[in-house]
Amino acid sequence: MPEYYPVYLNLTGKRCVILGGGTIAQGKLAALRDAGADIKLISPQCTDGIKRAAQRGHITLVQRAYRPGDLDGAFIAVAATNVWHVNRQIYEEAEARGVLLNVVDDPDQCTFIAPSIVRRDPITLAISTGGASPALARKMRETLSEDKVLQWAELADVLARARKVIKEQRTVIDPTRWQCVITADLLAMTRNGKDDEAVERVLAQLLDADLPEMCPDLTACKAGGCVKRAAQRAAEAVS
Ligand SMILES: C[C@@]1(CC(=O)O)C2=NC(=C\c3[nH]c(c(CCC(=O)O)c3CC(=O)O)Cc3[nH]c(c(CC(=O)O)c3CCC(=O)O)/C=C3\N/C(=C\2)[C@@H](CCC(=O)O)[C@]3(C)CC(=O)O)/[C@H]1CCC(=O)O
Ligand SMILES: NC(=O)c1ccc[n+]([C@@H]2O[C@H](COP(=O)([O-])OP(=O)(O)OC[C@H]3O[C@@H](n4cnc5c(N)ncnc54)[C@H](O)[C@@H]3O)[C@@H](O)[C@H]2O)c1
Repeated sequence: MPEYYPVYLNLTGKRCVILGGGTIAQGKLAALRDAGADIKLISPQCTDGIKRAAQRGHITLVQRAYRPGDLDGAFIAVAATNVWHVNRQIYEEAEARGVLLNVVDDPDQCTFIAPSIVRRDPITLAISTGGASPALARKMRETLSEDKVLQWAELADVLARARKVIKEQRTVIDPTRWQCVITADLLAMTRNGKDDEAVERVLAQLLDADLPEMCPDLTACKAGGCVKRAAQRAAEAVS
């Protein structure tokens, strides 16, 4: 099994060609559409869901079999036909053109494989078993979708706002300091609708190490021995 390199691709407006129109193609299409890809789907037959997407103008549908040359202009492609030798031809064209390709039933012919996805905007968790067991990837998605860890996503907006100010000021913050400010108390503030106050608090704590709740020196933290953060984690684990 290869050692995969996980990435988040920006597919906005990028040409994506899907070959095949069954339920598997429909699933891949949904994820690629969510990512804003410009989708062309080529298949003699297709599901009602795919036909509806075409009628609504969400994708370009070409109702015929794959022909060499169909990957012309593609940034990314999915081979989801149920015919092995057709998927093989698509693989060869993708290799020749340098197009990123997912062959749904053949990991060896994939330049990328699709992960199981948990979304709590703007956070995306992508889970892969490296192809060992897609069923296990789904199990972990279903488990993680209900996990408390996702609550931290509610802090993304506050932290992004504080980060913007820091970036504009061109101030350098020790990366470890960010970990000191992301606390359950801060989360409670945003939950109570006090986002502005939360941003102010983050900025104060990042910029002023003399505050009583802040460690004046991060050396111990870097060594992995910050007592305050260990206590915080323990409190979060029971809450
Ligand atoms: C994550 C997910 C995303 C998505 O599809 O977009 C995905 N498969 C999902 C589900 C799923 N797929 C299959 C089952 C039946 C149970 C089982 O086999 O385990 C289930 C479970 C179910 O449906 O509940 C059958 C299957 N899958 C592959 C093969 C071929 C082979 O392994 O050789 C076969 C046999 C086909 C046959 O019967 O011939 C191959 C791949 N499937 C992958 C992704 C890539 C590796 C991901 C990884 O583990 O890292 C990879 C390598 C390529 C790719 O397709 O990208 C999606 C989760 C949806 C969710 O989250 O609910
Ligand atoms: N990766 C996965 O998660 C996963 C899971 C289950 C199945 N699979 C595999 O994925 C493949 C597709 O599954 P499905 O359930 O969608 O199959 P399906 O039989 O419902 O659909 C196959 C589609 O391919 C189209 N097709 C056939 N020849 C074509 C050609 N020459 N050019 C373009 N399109 C062509 C058909 O018209 C049809 O729309 C199967 O081989 C299956 O074993 C993969």
